[in-house]
Amino acid sequence: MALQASCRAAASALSRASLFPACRRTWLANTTLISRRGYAEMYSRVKPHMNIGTIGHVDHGKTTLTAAITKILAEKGGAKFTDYAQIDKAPEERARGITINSSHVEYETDTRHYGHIDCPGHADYIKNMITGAAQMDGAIIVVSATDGQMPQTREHLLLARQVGVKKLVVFINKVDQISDPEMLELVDMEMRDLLTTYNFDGENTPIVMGSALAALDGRNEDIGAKKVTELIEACDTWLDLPVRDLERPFCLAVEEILSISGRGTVATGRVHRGIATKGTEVEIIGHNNPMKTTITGIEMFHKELDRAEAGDNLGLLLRGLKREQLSRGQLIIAPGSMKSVKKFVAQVYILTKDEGGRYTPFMSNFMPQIFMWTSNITVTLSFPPGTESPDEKMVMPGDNVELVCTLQKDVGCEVGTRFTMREGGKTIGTGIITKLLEVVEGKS
Ligand SMILES: Nc1nc2c(ncn2[C@@H]2O[C@H](COP(=O)(O)OP(=O)(O)OP(=O)(O)O)[C@@H](O)[C@H]2O)c(=O)[nH]1
Ligand SMILES: [Mg+2]
Repeated sequence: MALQASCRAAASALSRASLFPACRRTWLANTTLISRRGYAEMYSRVKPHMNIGTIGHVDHGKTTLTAAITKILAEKGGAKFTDYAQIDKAPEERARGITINSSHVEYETDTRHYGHIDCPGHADYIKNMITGAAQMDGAIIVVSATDGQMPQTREHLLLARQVGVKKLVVFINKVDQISDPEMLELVDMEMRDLLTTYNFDGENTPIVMGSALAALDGRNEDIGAKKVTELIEACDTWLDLPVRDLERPFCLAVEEILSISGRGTVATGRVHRGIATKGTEVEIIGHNNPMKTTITGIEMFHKELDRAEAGDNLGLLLRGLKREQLSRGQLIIAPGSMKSVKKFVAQVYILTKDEGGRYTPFMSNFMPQIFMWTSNITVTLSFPPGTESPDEKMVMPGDNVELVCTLQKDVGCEVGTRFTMREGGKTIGTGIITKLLEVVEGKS
């Protein structure tokens, strides 16, 4: 009996600790997503998940295309048809205190499960991209054949690049309104040039020409349904699946430091990504105090674990370190996987007063606090070189702006790391790092 019980305990511990990871988590994530939408029973297959969305200029057909995609895939049993009105009646989302109007739909192709985001307006796209309210691993840029590329086509492309979208597909929409094929060729060429300008692969990016409205209305199959199907296939083959958090290098942001007599120093915090086990060598970066050490124990809820992985809140026992050597806000990382940085360029969205932000504009040399990981650091803001009359330039609430951020002390981060900006206890902005300017070299 005792033996049986201990075997059961061991088996269940094993399934929690080591068998639980990757596949089972993805499966859980997929099923929860699906069952929320109420058609879980139909789909039991596990497919890799990817977040995408429609971006592009106002009125070019993003919402119509989103509805058309769900319609075409619904016919194949891979989606629940979500009509235009349902998508545009976007539910309100709360993301770090900022209200973002966006609508999520989901669908499955033969090989993938997609989460798809469509926002009702330009300002919401901008906020969404900067805050990462719905992270996009890839995107569909919609451009109307009647207008060609427009200011927001360019702005969304630039932002997609800044926030780390590496590949996208293009849908040239409203071709039902164009009779001159040369006109379409021109839009195609211009889009390829524009993609190249923003460091996307302009030459090889798939460009599909069609009519989202025809597909939605079920007419003109050649420019309607067929083209939407082609677009979905282009997403499946061209857009790369994101690297899952578990596969990325280990990173834990230090929250608290404890001294446990007889055992040593424990740093607690959340594992943002990756996996570490007992014996894993790690680097500690930030606060001008880089160090190398080894994990000698992992604990969660007073129980010992044999591995730490993305999503866990736990404590790491660290070899040979004293409590005073560590501080909140440092990162414990896989050696060499990130640098500590004192100065960077960021794309920042400044909240309006209705979003709880400032009432008044600010100018260069403004000094709010930056919250990144578990760090809270004073920052001096300035404009990037090349800005016209930087001493007179003002940043208004509601602006989307590129800023140079000089931190009072260095912190571990990289291009793509997100942060919030606070002043007097309220959030006034949210940003994403786009370029590192001053990296602190390790002493060790
Ligand atoms: N003729 C034609 N009209 C289209 C097509 N696709 C969309 N439209 C129309 O273009 C208008 C704008 O379409 P939406 O899908 O709302 O555009 P959007 O990009 O979502 O617009 P915002 O969310 O406001 O930025 C609507 O009146 C659509 O019916 C198409 O293929 N052909
Ligand atoms: Mg829309």
